Amino acid sequence: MQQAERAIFDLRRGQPIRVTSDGDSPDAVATAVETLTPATLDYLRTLAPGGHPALIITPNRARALGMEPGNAPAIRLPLRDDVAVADVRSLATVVCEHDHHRASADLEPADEAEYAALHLARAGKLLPAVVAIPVPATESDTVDRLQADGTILGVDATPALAVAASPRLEVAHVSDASVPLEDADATRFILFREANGLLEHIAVLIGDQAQWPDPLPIRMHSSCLTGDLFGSLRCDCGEQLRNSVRTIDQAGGGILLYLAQEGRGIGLANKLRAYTLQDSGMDTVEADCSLGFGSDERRYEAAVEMLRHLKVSRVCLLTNNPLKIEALEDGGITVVERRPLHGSLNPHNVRYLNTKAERAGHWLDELLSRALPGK
Ligand SMILES: Nc1nc2c(ncn2[C@@H]2O[C@H](COP(=O)(O)OP(=O)(O)OP(=O)(O)O)[C@@H](O)[C@H]2O)c(=O)[nH]1
Ligand SMILES: [Zn+2]
Repeated sequence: MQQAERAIFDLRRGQPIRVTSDGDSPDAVATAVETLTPATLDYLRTLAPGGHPALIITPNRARALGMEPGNAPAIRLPLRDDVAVADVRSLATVVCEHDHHRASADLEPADEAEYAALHLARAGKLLPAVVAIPVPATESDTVDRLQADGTILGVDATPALAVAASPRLEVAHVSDASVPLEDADATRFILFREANGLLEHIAVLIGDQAQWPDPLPIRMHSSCLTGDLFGSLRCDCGEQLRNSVRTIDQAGGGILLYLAQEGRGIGLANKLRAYTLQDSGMDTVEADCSLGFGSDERRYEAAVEMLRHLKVSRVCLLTNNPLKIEALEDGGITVVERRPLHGSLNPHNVRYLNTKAERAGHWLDELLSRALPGK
């Protein structure tokens, strides 16, 4: 498991990794497209004289490139010899007809090792795209060279896939302090850290615990740097955050879980990329899928763990998102009641909120009907 977590760091810092496969399929040396450099691309080419590095992408990204991926969980596109780093990066990000010519027309299902490398990049909040070169066990010269090169971390495909699909989400209480807020002055912040050391989440305990109501008002809020901190008008997050603190305080106390899942789990770098795609006409779901992600990559196991740690089992959840209720119920927390939570509409966020209602099933009809004719 630890090797896979280290492999995520290596991909983030632009270092190739070697993924070994259990089955008959070849191993792969892979590097993340986001951190790809000309030198790394050349290095991969030296590992496969006469062979071609391939771009490994998700089915959603293949669709965005106008290809039909079938049922394969990951796609390989062999890259031409003259392909440059900028071309590879645009194949992984922009939607542009001429890019198709940069990849061979032969789209193939990726091997297990390539698929695992792709998912490690995604788990590291990088663009879900890697460049990989297959290294069959019969290529003993290359295998020896890789083993002699102490800088390339080896990781087995099976644990890599397990870590990427289900990171170690158990959390530990690290530190806490009283932090009086404008909207709730009896407030305590507790910091939890995930076991793999990657993410930190905050539980904000509001009010006097001895007097807490049952069921307990809870807000699970996914971080949104642009909205929460800077008051971005593109979404409703900042107002929801402040409204939730006020509402919980007025209800006699409860907990705000501030979860490190920026951009619905795709990370801030990718959220900014998605915003740029939205500026060219896509809605929020289309933009995320076009970058190769799913429509919502968030997970709530860490939130469930934090509530268990705080001995909370019956909640009144402040949300418009049905998936959050499902996630808590799946984790054994009873959602006795749900309360809606709204920010205000403005010309910049109305389409975003409408997409949340229409494509992700958020309960926003009442809010939208005040603004949109025919709703
Ligand atoms: N990928 C992406 N993420 C966005 C966009 N706009 C906002 N977000 C993220 O969406 C998330 C919204 O989080 P929440 O407010 O907790 O959740 P929600 O799904 O809107 O549900 P509610 O509980 O009803 O507020 C945050 O992680 C934001 O960073 C966008 O256009 N693209
Ligand atoms: Zn936001």
